Amino acid sequence: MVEELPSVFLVGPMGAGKTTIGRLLAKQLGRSFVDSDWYIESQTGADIAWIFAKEGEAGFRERETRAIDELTQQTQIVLATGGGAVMAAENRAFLKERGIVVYLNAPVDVQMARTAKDKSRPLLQQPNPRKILQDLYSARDPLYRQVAHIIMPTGHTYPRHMVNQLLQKLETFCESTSISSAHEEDE
Ligand SMILES: Nc1ncnc2c1ncn2[C@@H]1O[C@H](COP(=O)(O)OP(=O)(O)O)[C@@H](O)[C@H]1O
Ligand SMILES: O=C(O)C1=C[C@@H](OP(=O)(O)O)[C@@H](O)[C@H](O)C1
Ligand SMILES: [Mg+2]
Repeated sequence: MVEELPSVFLVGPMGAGKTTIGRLLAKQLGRSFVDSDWYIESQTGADIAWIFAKEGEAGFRERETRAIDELTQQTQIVLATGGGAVMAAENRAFLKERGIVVYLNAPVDVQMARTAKDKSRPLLQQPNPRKILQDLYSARDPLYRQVAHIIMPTGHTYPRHMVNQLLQKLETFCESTSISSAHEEDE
């Protein structure tokens, strides 16, 4: 049913729901789901917090670029990237040229609420995570837009509804670019 739909790559800020939506979308499409953070952790044998602590953000970004290069070469997957993956021009090129890039966009208040209790994001383990999220959003929003083929607000929509909306957007996008749509053979 989805043979000709290219890989789908999710980008966007921490808490936008890339990991959550990506997993559900992959299930709906009957595809493999890969999260670049999980992949980096499995390749390293350590979690993201450990990598930041021992190798600094620069060490993590090197690992991330290797992961994005490798994973974007896989066909027919759904990939959730980490929020900072778009910062490197190299990564943006890998994403934009090798699949359909979806920007999951969420307001900072929503990002805050969704990330507050989770200690696994080293960049937010600071006295003022809201300010960090705001600054990152200002710096990265233009980059997410630059790399995206599709933009989706995720603020107040349940994950399952999000996935249905996204499937429709993917179908429309594929039609407009003459790629076979996700549901074509079902109809
Ligand atoms: N559309 C949504 N509505 C409500 N909660 C969500 C939604 N998307 C994600 N979440 C929740 O927000 C948190 C962060 O989601 P996650 O998928 O890890 O985001 P990301 O990978 O973009 O950082 C998780 O607890 C998840 O259950
Ligand atoms: O925004 C960022 O720079 C980061 C986002 C995280 O992924 P999520 O966006 O999935 O939380 C993870 O890659 C790391 O903590 C750095
Ligand atoms: Mg994630």
